[in-house]
Amino acid sequence: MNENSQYLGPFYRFAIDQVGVGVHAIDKNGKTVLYNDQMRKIEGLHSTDVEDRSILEVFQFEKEESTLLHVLSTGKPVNRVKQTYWNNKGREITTINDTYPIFEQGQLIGAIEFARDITALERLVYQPLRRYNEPITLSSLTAVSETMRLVISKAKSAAQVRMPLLLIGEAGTGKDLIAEGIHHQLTPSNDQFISLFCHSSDPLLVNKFREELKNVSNSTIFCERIDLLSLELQKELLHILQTSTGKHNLFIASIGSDPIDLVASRSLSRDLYYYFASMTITVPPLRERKEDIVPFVEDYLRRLEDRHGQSKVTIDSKVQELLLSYDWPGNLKELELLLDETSTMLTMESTLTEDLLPVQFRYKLAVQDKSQVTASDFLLTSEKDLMPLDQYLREAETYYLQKAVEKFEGNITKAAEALGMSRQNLQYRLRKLRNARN
Ligand SMILES: Nc1ncnc2c1ncn2[C@@H]1O[C@H](COP(=O)(O)OP(=O)(O)OP(=O)(O)O)[C@@H](O)[C@H]1O
Repeated sequence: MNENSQYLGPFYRFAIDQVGVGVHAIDKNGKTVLYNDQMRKIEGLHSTDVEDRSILEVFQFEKEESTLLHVLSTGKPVNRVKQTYWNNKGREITTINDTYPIFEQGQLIGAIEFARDITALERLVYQPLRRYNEPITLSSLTAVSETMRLVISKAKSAAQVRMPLLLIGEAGTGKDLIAEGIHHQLTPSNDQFISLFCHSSDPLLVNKFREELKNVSNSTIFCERIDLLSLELQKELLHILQTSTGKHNLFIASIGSDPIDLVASRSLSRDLYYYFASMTITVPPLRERKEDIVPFVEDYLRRLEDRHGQSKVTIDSKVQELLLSYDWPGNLKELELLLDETSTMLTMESTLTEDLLPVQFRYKLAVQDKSQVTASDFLLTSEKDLMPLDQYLREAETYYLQKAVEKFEGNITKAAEALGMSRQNLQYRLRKLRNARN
């Protein structure tokens, strides 16, 4: 380092921690030399976990799995790679990554990756009912199963009672839409529906909300995923809600899993929970109400017909069978994304057939089928059962990891925490084991 760059060092370090993008740089040996605050938030890791360690060691990647190492080996940039993560608070994060080689005097000395968090943007894009400009009423939601009809009927009662309400359910089950449906059900009606998107622990978010609320009355205010705010911000939020009285606002909140577990794991403030707990509605995951799958697809196709003047599309029976056989860990959001992808292929077709389903979905189905290993597969009952140790360990590992993931209902971050490994490591191992089985 020359004198000038030594002098500027602290300025650069400060600037790197203030920028809104995640920054991760490695030297030519693959060791992390830079890992900023934003990257730590995105990855859910501490800088001490990664600094001065090889990324192969931290993430247990194969060389070809890491874009940073790929760029280091080719000396060429890789741009606009989209990735979705679940961080250690169970928060879904989508990033766009750009990775560049770093040269000094013509020599390749390392690589640097920039990750932009585009989660909020992604959510705006994937709001189909909104993009069709339909008002979101309780009757515009797909609710054919008995459990979902019960949810709608409870939502109607909640609209009559007008008390703080808590919506409980996995991501993508439709809590957001139900909150808006309740708003449209109110008589007398409220003037506006406002969403507070709590997917960030930025204090500015709550401060802005406090300011906005001063001028808001007669409104429905939906605090979406309060369990993703830090406990400190949850306390501030509670204070704001408790002091905003006499303005005829209706407060609704949502959380991503059982409130008792969330309170026990210190992800949800007990007092904030009690504020909303006078009325709760649990929205079941799609795998527990599969009767809603085909009607949801039909509703989606009907909107497509109305919007593009497309002729009627029917769903092939094999496709129905496949859709019903899948577990939908991402619930209706995942189904909707599948339909978004499929619809681009549907312009000339009158039947939704298996070959129009995206390859990734067929892959997911195949993986699901192959992963139905049971504990008895590991019992040794006769010498005939003996298999090479490598194969046995691989199968045992697959079984154990899958059980851990199931226990945490598909939440990779929580499963990884319980298994004492990083989320990246668990995701990588699952992928590797799946590939080995195929
Ligand atoms: N019953 C339903 N009828 C029609 N569309 C639905 C229904 N449930 C969910 N969706 C669609 O699924 C997507 C996810 O729904 P939504 O955002 O309301 O889920 P959520 O439970 O609030 O998720 P998160 O916890 O991530 O905020 C939305 O794009 C929505 O249009």
